[in-house]
Amino acid sequence: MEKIVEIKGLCKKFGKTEVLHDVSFDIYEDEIVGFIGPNGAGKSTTMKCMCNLIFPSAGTIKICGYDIVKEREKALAKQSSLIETPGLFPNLTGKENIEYFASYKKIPQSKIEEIIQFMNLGDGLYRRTAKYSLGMKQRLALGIALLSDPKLLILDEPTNGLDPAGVFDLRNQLKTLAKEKHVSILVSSHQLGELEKISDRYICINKGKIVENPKQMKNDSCYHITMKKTEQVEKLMEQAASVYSYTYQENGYVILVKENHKIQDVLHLFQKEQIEYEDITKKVIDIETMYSELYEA
Ligand SMILES: Nc1ncnc2c1ncn2[C@@H]1O[C@H](COP(=O)(O)OP(=O)(O)OP(=O)(O)O)[C@@H](O)[C@H]1O
Repeated sequence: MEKIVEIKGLCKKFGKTEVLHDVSFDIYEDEIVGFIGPNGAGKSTTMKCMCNLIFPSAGTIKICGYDIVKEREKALAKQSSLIETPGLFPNLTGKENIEYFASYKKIPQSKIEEIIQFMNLGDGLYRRTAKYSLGMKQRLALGIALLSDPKLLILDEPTNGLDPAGVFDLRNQLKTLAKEKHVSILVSSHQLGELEKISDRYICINKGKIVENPKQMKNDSCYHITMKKTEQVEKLMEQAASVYSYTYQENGYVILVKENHKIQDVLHLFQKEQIEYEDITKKVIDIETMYSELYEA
């Protein structure tokens, strides 16, 4: 899978205060990644560094292989963002706003038509944006962000202030973008339930540091295997390279594997050692439990 974002050793100081310490993570093609952390954890600062709105104090950020500092233009051409309140012209209609930004970026008419369809603003397209609801503004801003066909979309708390219908719309749009248009998305939000619905995976940050936790992995890396608790099995798990952690609950082992699909390695080990199990099921990781464990909320 193509690496869309590669961040290594990112540090950011404001004056003498370092607010990001050695942040490193990757984002791959087609992924929706939820960016989680309490207030002041460093989410917006990381995102602003990724958009070159502020400069890293140390470390590197690559977007589609281009360094955001050394190859700024090329890196920025691959991404779009909604970081703060959408900057729209209130006296222009939605369509005029889109056309303005499109002419500025020399976007072909066919792309404009495609984006208008995607935004689905209905008659609102011909109304001044001063009259728009927040949800409509958000849709238009998303459309504008998509004009340049980005490979990466960075969204800082995009559901803030949206009513439930606006949240559903945005959710569907983001899923379509990732799965059909192959846009990778990094999205921060305090609405954990919503993040859980759209994210393939989470990156967690606290006090400017990435919190290493196996539950940041994709949802399909956690399994429950119904079987007897034995020393032999536990010894095997200790030695198995694919196993991150295991616990015994509800008549079986809850196993976290290091990469997706690596559970096969564990099952092969069982087969080799002639260890029997009754059943295996995938466990969905509950984001609220994960958050409480990570941040002791
Ligand atoms: N321009 C700035 N000057 C000084 N300190 C700043 C600046 N911007 C952010 N900070 C500090 O950096 C830290 C991280 O802030 P940041 O906004 O990145 O957190 P966040 O995770 O996005 O929080 P929230 O969820 O509240 O939006 C905080 O301690 C904040 O006070």
